Amino acid sequence: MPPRRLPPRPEAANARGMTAYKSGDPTTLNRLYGRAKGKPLRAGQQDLIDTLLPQIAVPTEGPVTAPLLFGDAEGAERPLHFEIGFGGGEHMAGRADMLPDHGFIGAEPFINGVAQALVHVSGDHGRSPPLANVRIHHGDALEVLRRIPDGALSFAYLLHPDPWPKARHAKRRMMNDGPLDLIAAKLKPGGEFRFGTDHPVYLAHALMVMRRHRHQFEWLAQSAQDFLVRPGGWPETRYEAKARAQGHEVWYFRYRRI
Ligand SMILES: C[S@@+](CC[C@H](N)C(=O)[O-])C[C@H]1O[C@@H](n2cnc3c(N)ncnc32)[C@H](O)[C@@H]1O
Repeated sequence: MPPRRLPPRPEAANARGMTAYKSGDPTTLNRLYGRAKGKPLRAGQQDLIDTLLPQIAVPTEGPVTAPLLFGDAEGAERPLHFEIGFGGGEHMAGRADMLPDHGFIGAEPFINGVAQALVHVSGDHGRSPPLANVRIHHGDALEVLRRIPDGALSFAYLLHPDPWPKARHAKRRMMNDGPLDLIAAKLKPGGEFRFGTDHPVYLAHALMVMRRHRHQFEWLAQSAQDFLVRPGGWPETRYEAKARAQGHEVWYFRYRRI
């Protein structure tokens, strides 16, 4: 019997087409990639997951608005911030501490990161007051982002997203057309999207993607210093610190929603 020929996988067909581009992005994938858990949680962290997380978790369904999350009166104008993949939550907690009248929503599927963020939210073991303006989703950021009303966000953050450096994994990168269209829809005009990376492959990819979204985002850089030096009001993340310790360059991008 002759060997059965299988139709080429779209990936293989693209590889033959001499381009790294493949259609699809995280909004089209029906699963999350990356680690969901790491080392066993310490007792104190598990305690925060059991007691604090249920109090500040984003509801699992329905619209995600400032009145529903923070109990604000309808019409109150609390600026909302959304962080995709907050890791250990250093940036989210730092920003929330700087801006106590603003509301912060962070999403992270890695339970150990959620536990670390809860330590910051609870006041870092009594070193500072607890943060009342943070809400957390343990899971996919895009699932929550879709439930935020259009034009409701003042800031969106994507800091050191998983690089997925191989071209065949490019569709797993958060910096892609689907997530960007979603971020653009949720930001109000004049709202800000901040992106940071230390990964050269991701940098080139991100610049290419952002060029396709010039109708939605204006790059706020005036000079090289603006993307080479961490801007004020941008707390360092764990990945950023790790990257710098390894001698990597880090690039910072601020885009204004048009
Ligand atoms: C390289 S880490 C960076 C973490 C943090 N932003 C920092 O700079 O330290 C990327 C993070 O994105 C998270 N992530 C991946 N896919 C995600 C998704 N769909 N929604 C939310 N977070 C996601 C991962 O779990 C991981 O913690």
